[in-house]
Amino acid sequence: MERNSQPELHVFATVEEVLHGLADLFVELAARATAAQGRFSVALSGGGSPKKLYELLASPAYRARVRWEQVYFFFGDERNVPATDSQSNFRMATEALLAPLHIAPAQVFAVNTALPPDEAAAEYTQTIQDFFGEAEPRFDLVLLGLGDNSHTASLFPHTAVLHDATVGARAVFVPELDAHRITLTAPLLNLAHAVAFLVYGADKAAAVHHVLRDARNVEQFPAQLIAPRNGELHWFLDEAAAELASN
Ligand SMILES: O=C1O[C@H](COP(=O)(O)O)[C@@H](O)[C@H](O)[C@H]1O
Repeated sequence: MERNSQPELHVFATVEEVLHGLADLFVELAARATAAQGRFSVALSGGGSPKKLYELLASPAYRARVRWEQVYFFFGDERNVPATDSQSNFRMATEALLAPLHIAPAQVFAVNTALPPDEAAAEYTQTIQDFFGEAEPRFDLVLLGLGDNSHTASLFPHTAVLHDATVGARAVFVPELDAHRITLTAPLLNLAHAVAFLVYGADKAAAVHHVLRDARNVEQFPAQLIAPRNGELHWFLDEAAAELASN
């Protein structure tokens, strides 16, 4: 049963508890999707925070609880670097999750960063369309993080992609990084059956407050764009990150 996009806040005292809470949701959603349709599609987040989640999912405590051969992995965003680069979201996910679980290459859909960013984004849009075929491209789960500037995926403040109505992937130049990224657009992310943010640490408290409590201002707080049209919206937070969210 799907719920609407009213955010459901899951606040835990410790980061360990946050990770277990989200890993348990992953298990539940994977079981639901594989039972209903024989596969589970997930868009992974990047950066630093999700590494611990991926390591937990690959640990003995969780690896037997998911039918990994029925899980298909995509990336919510990617840095415009080679797949071997230490900044690559694909590399991080491979090292923490995909390689330890021996996920077959056919189950992993990475952004081809060997291409120029616009071409990589166009190709990734096509890859996603091909995976879903005639159906709407609705991921079963989108995992997201939150930057301390309120960006999510690579939807950065004051970038044109924030107003992109396309359902697909887009190349974006991020002035504050002086770099290109490839990101799924908000309309595509919002088609998901479930979206879950993973945010922890006191350095994220102000951003969490802005996104959840401030008046809508997506130019400044892009994560406010995330509101699944017909799906669940979860925020997994530790107390430090959630500290200002009740105000
Ligand atoms: O650059 C990125 O940042 C956000 C947040 O990352 P974190 O390390 O601060 O948790 C992440 O969600 C995104 O996927 C990533 O590419």
